[in-house]
Amino acid sequence: MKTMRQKTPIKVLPKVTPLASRGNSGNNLQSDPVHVYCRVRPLPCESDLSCLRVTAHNTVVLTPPEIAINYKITNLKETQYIFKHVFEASASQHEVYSSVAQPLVEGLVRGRNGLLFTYGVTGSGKTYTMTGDIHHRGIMPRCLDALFRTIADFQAKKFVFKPDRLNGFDILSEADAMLERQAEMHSKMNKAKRNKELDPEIASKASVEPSELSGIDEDNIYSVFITYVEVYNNCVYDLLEETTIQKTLQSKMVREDANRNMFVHGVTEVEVKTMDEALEVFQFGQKRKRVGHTILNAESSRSHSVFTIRLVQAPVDNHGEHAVQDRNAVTISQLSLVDLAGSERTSRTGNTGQRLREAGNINNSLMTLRTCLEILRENQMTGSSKKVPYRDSKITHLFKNYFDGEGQVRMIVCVNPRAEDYDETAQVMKFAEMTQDVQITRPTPVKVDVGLTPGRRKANQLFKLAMNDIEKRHNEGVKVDVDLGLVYSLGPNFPELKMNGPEAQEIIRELVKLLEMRIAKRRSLCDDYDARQDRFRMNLLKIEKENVALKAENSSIKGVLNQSRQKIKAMENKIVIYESSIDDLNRRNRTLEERVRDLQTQLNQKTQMLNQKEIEKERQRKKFTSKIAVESEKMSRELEVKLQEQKNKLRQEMRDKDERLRLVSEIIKGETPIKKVARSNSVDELATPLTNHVTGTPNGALQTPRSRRGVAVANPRHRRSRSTGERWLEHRAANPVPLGTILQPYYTDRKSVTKLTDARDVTGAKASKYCLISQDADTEGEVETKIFKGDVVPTVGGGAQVIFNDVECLKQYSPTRSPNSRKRSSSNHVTTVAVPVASAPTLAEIQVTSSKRSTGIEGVAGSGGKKPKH
Ligand SMILES: Nc1ncnc2c1ncn2[C@@H]1O[C@H](COP(=O)(O)OP(=O)(O)OP(=O)(O)O)[C@@H](O)[C@H]1O
Repeated sequence: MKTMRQKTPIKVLPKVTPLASRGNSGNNLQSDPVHVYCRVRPLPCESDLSCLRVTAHNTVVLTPPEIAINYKITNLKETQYIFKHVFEASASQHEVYSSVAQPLVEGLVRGRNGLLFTYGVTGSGKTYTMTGDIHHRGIMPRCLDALFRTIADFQAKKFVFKPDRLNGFDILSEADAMLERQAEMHSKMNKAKRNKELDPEIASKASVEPSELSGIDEDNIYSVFITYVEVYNNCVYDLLEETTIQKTLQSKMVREDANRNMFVHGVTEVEVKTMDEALEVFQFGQKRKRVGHTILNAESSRSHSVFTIRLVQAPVDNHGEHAVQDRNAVTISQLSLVDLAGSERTSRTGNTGQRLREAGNINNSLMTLRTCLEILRENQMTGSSKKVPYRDSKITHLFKNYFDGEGQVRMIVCVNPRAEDYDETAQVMKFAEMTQDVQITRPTPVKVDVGLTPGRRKANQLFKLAMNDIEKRHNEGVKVDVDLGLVYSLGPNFPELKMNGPEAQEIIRELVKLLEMRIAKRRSLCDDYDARQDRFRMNLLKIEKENVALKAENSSIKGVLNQSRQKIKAMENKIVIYESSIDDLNRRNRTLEERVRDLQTQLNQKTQMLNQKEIEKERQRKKFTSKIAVESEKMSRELEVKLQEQKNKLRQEMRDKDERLRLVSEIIKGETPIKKVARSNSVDELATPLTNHVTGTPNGALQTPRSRRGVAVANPRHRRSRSTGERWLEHRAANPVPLGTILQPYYTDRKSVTKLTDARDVTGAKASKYCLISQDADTEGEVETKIFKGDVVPTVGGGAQVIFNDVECLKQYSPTRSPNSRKRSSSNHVTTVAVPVASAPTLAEIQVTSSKRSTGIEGVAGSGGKKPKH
């Protein structure tokens, strides 16, 4: 995975120099790389996401956003680009101008060519940087302002220079210039028309911060000419051509002049004397420019515009007043300011039709520029001589002389940091980075030396001033005694000499006098000259000494400088290392942060789930608690009612029995015969309710359980075992009260336990039936044996539960015994009563688990389960 590029690799140039490859014989010429600057514009909206950050004064880092194509295709993380300088969003127009363009204008004044172009995605601020707006003026107006401020005092009078059609200039004499001036009157008419179309604000807002340039030659005469062309759909249009706007402009040809410089043939060159004039001309051309509307930029440039400032300079003559009338003495330099159209991905702009074709053309020309620079670089680096396809596009054709000839080339890459622009911005950055490797020959200063004394113009001006002053004072009647010092002149001219007359002697005498005066003058001049020479020599010696001292100082300063440079280099290396480790740490930090975020999310989800479960559990618990409360309330009410019924019934029975017993005792005592008769019946009567209770027969006859033959007796509570292998778990007291009963339980396969201490007693015995045998004394003191019967049902948790579904009750008593003297007898009548479970006595220790008519003991295997309690 490619992560972070540490530094733009420094390309090692091979021995073959670019100059050699171009066939230049002067191998002492030096070259410089194209200076590439990066300008980051502010985000269009505060809410926009940024994909770029400036990490140092010359470094930007591009981070692919998730929407970027690159993000999906590769795992590319961040890319670092290093430029000559990076201007942050807060950088002012002045900063950009003074770092990038001012050196080019200084070069222009010194006679060097320069090219500055802005390159970038549409809407990235190219036009803003190059032209600016009224309040934030861009590079072009600032260049003009600086130029005019610098050459203000040295400008030529109108029409001293006249552009020819071959990219050169003619120098006009004063007389010719006069004729030209007359012709100008005519063209002014057109110009006035042109000015009407201009924005009146332009001139008034024209001034910028004063800045004068160095490098001006005061013995030169200067003149500024402007051309403004547009390259649109691979055609070159002259924006300053004098046509009506409706009339279509004709495409111009790009040609090469005698000095191998490219130029637009027949282009209109307008001489401008002031900054305001220059801006007016620019505005005029600007109105004709094809500015189309696209989605991405409301005022998008649909063409490349080339604004060229040509500076023509010629030396002044010996009198320091007029230009030397020699074409060869003229120096021409030019600065081209190029605002390239924005590169754009058509899918994103949503352009169709004409706009789409335009975009295709724009992209083609930019691609050609790219290809040219790539091949140029390859040629320079490898020494190959591949043909650079400058001619494939008009814009590269126009630039040819900069890249292939001599000049200073600078590029400003404009960047919009918006995440949406990432893919295009990455392409632009790559191209810009590659451009930095292209070498351009350093221009040799073109200085035409005409062998005239330096400073003559100033001397002339001073002399004129002095003469004017003297004349003025003389006119005012002031006696002016001017001491002009020693004038290096041998005196007035020789007088007219005619030696053929009688005055010849007189003339000879005068001549001798004059000659003697001249000899004396010559002697004094020679003395003065010698004295001056000595003084000059002394001064020269002094200067030489100073020079030697300065040289020594200079070399020591250079040594210090070298040391400082080395230190700076070492520091820079360290900075690079630190930066890379910081990036590394940042990356790791981000990864860890992501992990923490993931874990936090998981934790939150789990906590949420737990909370939900807790709530659910609480809900269930409440539901069951209320259900249990309702059920137990209901059951206790039912039990109470039944108990009450039972008690009432028993009381009634007791009362009946007492009554019968009273009757029996009266019969025994022989009180009445009726009562005797009644005696036999009374025994029956006495027995009847009991028998009825036992057998349920309605006839009231005293019957033993064996006489049930006549009546179909069925026990509804008896259920046949579902399997023959029914196994009982008998749970009984350790020492049961012996009963001596005849009726015996008939379960054969059983296991008896006296205590249920572990759930395994239920689950491990493999019993399917369970019975709990309890013995108690009833209200009459008789032993009552109750067998609570139930099914053992295995539970889901691996335990078992007992569902009680039957109670058997065994009671023994004698029917003839008075209730008060009843004794338990094993031979007495035995009755088995089936009692519905609901009426069975409550077992406090039995956990009620089932509904309605079932009572259960729940046993769960394992330590976590509930143990049945008994
Ligand atoms: N550095 C900046 N500061 C403030 N505003 C800027 C800056 N750069 C650009 N802008 C604004 O962004 C908008 C688009 O800029 P501009 O027209 O210069 O883009 P462009 O690159 O020339 O586009 P195109 O290639 O489509 O012509 C303009 O409104 C401009 O004022």
